[in-house]
Amino acid sequence: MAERITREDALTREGFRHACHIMLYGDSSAKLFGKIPIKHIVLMQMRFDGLLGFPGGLVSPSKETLEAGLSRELHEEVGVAVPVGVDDHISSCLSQSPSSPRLITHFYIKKMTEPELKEIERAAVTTATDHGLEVMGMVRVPLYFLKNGGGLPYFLSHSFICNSRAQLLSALLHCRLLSQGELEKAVRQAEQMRRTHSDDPH
Ligand SMILES: O=c1[nH]cnc2c1ncn2[C@@H]1O[C@H](COP(=O)(O)OP(=O)(O)O)[C@@H](O)[C@H]1O
Repeated sequence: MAERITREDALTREGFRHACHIMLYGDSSAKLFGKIPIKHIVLMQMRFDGLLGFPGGLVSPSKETLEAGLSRELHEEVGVAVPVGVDDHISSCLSQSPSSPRLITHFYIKKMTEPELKEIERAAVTTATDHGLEVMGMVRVPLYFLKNGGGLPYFLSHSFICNSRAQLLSALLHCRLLSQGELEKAVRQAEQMRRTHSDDPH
């Protein structure tokens, strides 16, 4: 578990790098197969390294505010301006990831309308400078449960960068997109799948 600190504390720490990432989400009226309500759109991305993560990147607080840096990174990755403010800040954590030492991860959440999110998805493949390079594509997180672990449990059994999986789980709870019980079920089923797949011959 990454250690949580305040945004103010984070900005006084010396010798740390700062990464800012954001979950863009909104409500949806769409139905999968015409019957299963999608309910919410939650955007993540497939990164260049094959890991899932949120849009965003490294920011230098000595040169720009965290939010201005995040907006700049977002513009490169999703191709449109998405204004981010201090009010969108949710958490700051000292990363415990061995591959990212001395890193503070700042996390933001922003609610948007379905047409705004669809516009971001379109721009991410048309105008975004990072498309096909640092970012292989935006993906929606399936929040429903299908037979045999389909939907959210399968999604959670993929590999995620740094603490982005924990960021996703806490954001789904924070925004009340899923209940604590549904999240625990998804995590449990994802864990079972990982164990099953690790037995598969390669
Ligand atoms: O979605 C995320 N949540 C939390 N940390 C992340 C996420 N994506 C990347 N990171 C971490 O943030 C740092 C910067 O990564 P990223 O590749 O996004 O930025 P960059 O394009 O500025 O290098 C890396 O150390 C990475 O481990």
